[in-house]
Amino acid sequence: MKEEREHQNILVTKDLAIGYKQSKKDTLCLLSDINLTIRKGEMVCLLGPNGAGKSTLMRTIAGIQSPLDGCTLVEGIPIRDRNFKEIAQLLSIVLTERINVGNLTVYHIVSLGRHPYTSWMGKLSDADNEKIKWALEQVGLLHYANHYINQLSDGERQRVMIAKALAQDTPLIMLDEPTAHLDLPNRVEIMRLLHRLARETNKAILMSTHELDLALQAADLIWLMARNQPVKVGAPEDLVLNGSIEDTFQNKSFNFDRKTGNFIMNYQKKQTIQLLGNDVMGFWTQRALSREGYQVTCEQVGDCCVKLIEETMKWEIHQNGSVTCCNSIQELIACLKETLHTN
Ligand SMILES: Nc1ncnc2c1ncn2[C@@H]1O[C@H](COP(=O)(O)OP(=O)(O)OP(=O)(O)O)[C@@H](O)[C@H]1O
Repeated sequence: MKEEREHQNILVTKDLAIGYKQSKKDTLCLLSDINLTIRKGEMVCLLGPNGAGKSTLMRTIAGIQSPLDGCTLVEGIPIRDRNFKEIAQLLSIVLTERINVGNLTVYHIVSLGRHPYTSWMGKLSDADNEKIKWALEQVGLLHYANHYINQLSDGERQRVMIAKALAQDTPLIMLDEPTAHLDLPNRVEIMRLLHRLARETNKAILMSTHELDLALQAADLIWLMARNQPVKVGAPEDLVLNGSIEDTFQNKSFNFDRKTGNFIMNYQKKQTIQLLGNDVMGFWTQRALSREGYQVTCEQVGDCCVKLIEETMKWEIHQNGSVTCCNSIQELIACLKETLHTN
């Protein structure tokens, strides 16, 4: 069983140490004894706060930066001492930078992925052209093949770069913050695309990202990095349940909500107020009240209470036998300020 699982390994880091040689005597070792694996068809998200060492780890795995110790193997082949062409047949990299090559067509850019396989003249064979079309089809951009890259949106450009990596046909695809410049729908789309590609192509996908919420939903495994601590590895849900996510991103300005996987801002509370009603309307009302500095409870406190009327989507403030009806959360907050004389 163990042998079978090892057979599935695409990426293995073996006693890897990462960091920077600053002078002959001086070395900054960010982390050592890194032993990590990614198996066929797995999508792994590398998460961690700024400065944890994510880029350094990604660069070292990809052979762009030398390890201080140890090595990385892709399909059992050590990256160290391989030439550019050999590495390009083992792993492809999609970088964060916005692509600005206006006079190249989408097809041309994706065809660059075939360079590790073509002769020095770069002539594409029929099989290369088939691979390029397949890659474009996978990312849903075949119909844009003859468009210039500057005619595309940021989300589409990112999909072009993923197609280039697919055309390169490597067992491992690495992406450095692939959703960095995208709006929410495109961020979700790219994550869904990468997850599907890992499953359907059986490739291993490793991406560094700051998108905690999306990573928690889409990744098969999370590698969680924090400065001077061993990388924590696990299914997203395990890392939430065992408190690792919370510990890594601990901050006094916000709390990690294990129930929803979201961060919730901490506001200074000045008053406690009773809120009657739950569900969606209750959730958003509680968020607004919390932002205004109210500690919300379902217990009776004082003589004031907010009651939700879900059928009509109205809010009632009950105080000392009188009722004030509000038509929106904005109105509710204004009325509460007047009623309770808070600012
Ligand atoms: N060329 C370098 N020489 C020396 N130290 C470096 C060099 N590049 C980065 N570092 C240091 O290594 C540490 C990790 O940096 P790295 O860029 O890998 O972190 P990161 O997790 O990718 O951060 P971010 O999320 O901000 O991109 C930082 O303290 C950084 O200052």
